[in-house]
Amino acid sequence: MGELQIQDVSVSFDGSPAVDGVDLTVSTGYTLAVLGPSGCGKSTLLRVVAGLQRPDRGRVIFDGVDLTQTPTHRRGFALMFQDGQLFAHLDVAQNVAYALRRRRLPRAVVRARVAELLDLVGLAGLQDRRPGSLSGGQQQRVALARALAAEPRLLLLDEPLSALDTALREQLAIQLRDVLRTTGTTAIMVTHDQEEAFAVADDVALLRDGRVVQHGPALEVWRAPVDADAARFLGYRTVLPAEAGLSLGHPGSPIALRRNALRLDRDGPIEATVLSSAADPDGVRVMVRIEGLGDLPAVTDGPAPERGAQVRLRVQPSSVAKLPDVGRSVTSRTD
Ligand SMILES: Nc1ncnc2c1ncn2[C@@H]1O[C@H](COP(=O)(O)OP(=O)(O)OP(=O)(O)O)[C@@H](O)[C@H]1O
Repeated sequence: MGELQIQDVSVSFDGSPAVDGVDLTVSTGYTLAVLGPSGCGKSTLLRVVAGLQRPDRGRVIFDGVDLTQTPTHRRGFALMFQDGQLFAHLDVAQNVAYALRRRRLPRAVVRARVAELLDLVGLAGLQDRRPGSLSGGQQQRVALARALAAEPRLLLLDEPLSALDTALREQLAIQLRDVLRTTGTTAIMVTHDQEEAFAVADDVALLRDGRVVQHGPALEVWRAPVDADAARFLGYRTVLPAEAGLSLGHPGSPIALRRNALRLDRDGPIEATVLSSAADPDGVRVMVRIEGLGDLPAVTDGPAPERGAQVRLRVQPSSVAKLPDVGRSVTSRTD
C-alpha cells in the first residue's frame, strides 16, 4: 500500500489537450473519485495512471517511486472497467483465481482465498457458474473480486457501475465502498455520476476540460461547489444570483438549491404562489412563483396543493450551498 501522486500530468490528442496539468494525490487506503462530464479527460487520466497512455508531461508516483516509464504489468495496479471483462470460458472461481494461479500458490490456498473473496462481494456459493449465466450486478462483483485477488497496491475503476440499473447501482456502490474500506485498498474511480462518486469515495476531484476545478473531501466538495457549473454537475437544480441570496438567508452570495431546498411549511417565512404540482413516489413536487425570485421547485409531504394557492415555504439549510461571488453575474436557471 502507498500513496499515489499525479504530478502536472498533461496529454494532448492531435494538438488538443485531453488532460491539462493535473495534480492529484490519493492517500493510502483512500478512494478518490474523479468526477466530470463525458469527454472531460477522466479515462485518459486513468489510463496514464495505469500506464496505458504515456503523458506528454508530468509524472505518476506511487509510494515515492516514479512509475511514469514503468510498464503497466510492473506497476502492481489492478483495473476494473465498465463491462467487467470476465473470461467467458472460465467459471466464477477460475475467473477470481486467475491472478492467484499465476503466482503458483497451492490449490488449497487458492480455493480458500477465492471463497473468502466471493464471500466479501456477496457471491458465496456461485463458484461453479459461468459469467454468461450471471446478472450484470453479479458479473460486476466477480470482476471486483478478481481485481482484489491480485492484492493490488492501487485499484483503478473506470465507471465500474454505470452499466447497471439505478437500484442495483446504488446497492453495489455501497457494497463497493465497504469492500474497499474492509480491505484498506487505495483506489481511484472515474465516473460521470455524482451519486456514485459520493456513495463510494472519500475524496472527489471535479474535472472540466482536462483540468481539476475542485478537489477535497467528498462532503466538502458537495456542500461548497466552486461555481455555478460545478453546482449543477453536483446535482443542484437551481442557481440564483447574489440578489436572491438575501431573501433566502444568504445575503451577498449566489446560491445553489437542491430540488428539496424549499419545503412547504405553513409557518415558513417565504410567500409563494403554486404554479403546478405533481406527486411522485418520494413526495409531491411543486412549482412555485416567489415574488422577486422567479419560478422555483419546492417539495411537500402533504397533499398536492391547488394551482394558484398561496403557500408559505421554509428553506432547508442542508440543501442550499453558498457559491463564491466571483463578481460576474450568475443567471437564474431552473431545470
Ligand atoms: N486515443 C484517442 N485519440 C484521440 N482523441 C482521444 C483519444 N482518447 C480520448 N480522446 C479525446 O480526449 C478527450 C477526453 O477523452 P476521455 O475518454 O478521457 O474523456 P472521458 O471524460 O473519460 O469521457 P467519457 O466519460 O465519455 O468516457 C475527448 O475529447 C476524446 O475525444
